[in-house]
Amino acid sequence: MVFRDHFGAWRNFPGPRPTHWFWGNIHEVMQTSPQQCHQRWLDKYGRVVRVHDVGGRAKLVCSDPVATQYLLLHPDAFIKPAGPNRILTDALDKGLVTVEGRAHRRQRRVLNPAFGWVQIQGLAPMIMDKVGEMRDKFARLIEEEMAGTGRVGRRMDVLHYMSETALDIIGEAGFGYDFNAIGDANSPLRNAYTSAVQHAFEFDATVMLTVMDARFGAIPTSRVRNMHAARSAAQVIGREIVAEKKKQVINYNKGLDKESLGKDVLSLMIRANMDPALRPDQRLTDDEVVAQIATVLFAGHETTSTALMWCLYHLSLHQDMQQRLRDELLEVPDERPDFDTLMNLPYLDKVVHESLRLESPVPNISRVATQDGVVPLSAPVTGRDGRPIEAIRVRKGEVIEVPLTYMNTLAEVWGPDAREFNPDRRDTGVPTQQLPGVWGGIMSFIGGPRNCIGHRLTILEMKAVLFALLRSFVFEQLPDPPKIKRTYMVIQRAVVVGEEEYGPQMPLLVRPYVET
Ligand code: HEM
Repeated sequence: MVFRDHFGAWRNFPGPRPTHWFWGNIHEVMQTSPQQCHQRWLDKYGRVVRVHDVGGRAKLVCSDPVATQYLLLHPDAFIKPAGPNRILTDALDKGLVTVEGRAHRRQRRVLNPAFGWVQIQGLAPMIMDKVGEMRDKFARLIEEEMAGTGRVGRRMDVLHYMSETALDIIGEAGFGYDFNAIGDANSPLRNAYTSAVQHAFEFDATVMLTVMDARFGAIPTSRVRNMHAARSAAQVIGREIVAEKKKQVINYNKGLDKESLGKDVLSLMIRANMDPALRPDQRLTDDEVVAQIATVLFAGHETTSTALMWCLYHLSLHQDMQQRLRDELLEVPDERPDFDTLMNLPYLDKVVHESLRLESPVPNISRVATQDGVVPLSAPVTGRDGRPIEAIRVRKGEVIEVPLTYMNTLAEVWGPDAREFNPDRRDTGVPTQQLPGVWGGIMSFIGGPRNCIGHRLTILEMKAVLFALLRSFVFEQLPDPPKIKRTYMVIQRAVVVGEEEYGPQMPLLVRPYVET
């Protein structure tokens, strides 16, 4: 298997030599980050490059907008690679993130109505309450630190606090469940779910073998057994939540209780699933409904907290922009603005967009061809032999990776300063080309029928958190700023160089804002 593709597939596409006989170029990715590797490879070799995956298999990294759009618009011809999907299915079960084909279409149809703007708007009051709790917690912690010490603020790992906030919001928004992470509560669902995901990505011999070939996932190592046990524990709690919600929906539909029905995704989804207009074969089974709980937690928790972490990081590096944003937010007379007010603040919108563009929490996605075919390119790329390659010929089983962050930072689309944080950039005539992303012309939520269903919730959540925190606090670099390194495990987060053993973190100095 190791050299199966080495001399075959796509050999005329330019690209780097493998840096390891077994890990191929993934060795480099593990030592740095996908974002850095994509920049190195694609800046040097062009829009489409051939690299070596684990086991020596060739794969393409493709930043061509037309080719990418083609992949995203043909989700049956280009599906998620079986190995990583097997690992996720083992941890989360068969929810929207992991299913393919007809099952995906069926699930998406039932879930879609719960994620529209109208439904997200209904969650705004709950989100404002949660971000208010977080603001009060920040105030308490900072006051404690400053009391009698003469300190001006507190060193805070903003990733940790954004993670608590995002968990509480996704619990309430997703299934009306209060994790109370901000209140430091212990929750059995949180423990079971966290344990399932941690075991899923624990580094043992079988995890990389499973990435290569999904069949290795069947080996019952202790990682796999622990993951299954944690998943079962999460499912037991999930079934109780679903049973309770079902009761509420039935009572609501019978007109017995119009008050208790939640505005959360799960309640709306269960209602949509009971719609008499749906044929039996279009409905989700109870197990599929339960699977959406872990799915929404997985897809909507670390992604959003990571996005907020990067946003606060960039604002800490650009105090002028942070103050400009604060000035805009302080002009709002209400501590708890409504949805429309929040969504219509122009500089807040620019900052959120710019931050999601520059620091896509999910830096890349991959797709594998289910059949032979031809993927069009916006323009030919030059092959190793100097001849133009007009289109990508794919064979069943071949993998193409889409470098989302790289596409978000293409100079020809976003201007010469595309790799810098500049919230005003869209006032300067960019983007010059449309990328196939579902939101804001960026790739962070991808596009096509498998676009991120939670993108609207994310935008609202980010705006609400920034609103609450920036009106009260200043986020600065620490006096002796630690060196930040990007780290990757599905999501791109930050670690402090020399403190890698503590895992992802983003320490900043947070001090109270005093108007001068
Ligand atoms: C900054 C925040 C977020 C980012 C960057 C993000 C990014 C993404 C990306 C890139 C995908 C496509 C993955 C692939 O197909 O390979 C995706 C899918 C998905 N996301 Fe998000 N996401 C975010 C927040 C959320 C939230 C808050 C939720 C849920 C409430 C959510 C739920 C989902 C689901 C269910 C899918 C699968 C959709 C499908 O396949 O039909 N995401 N997300």
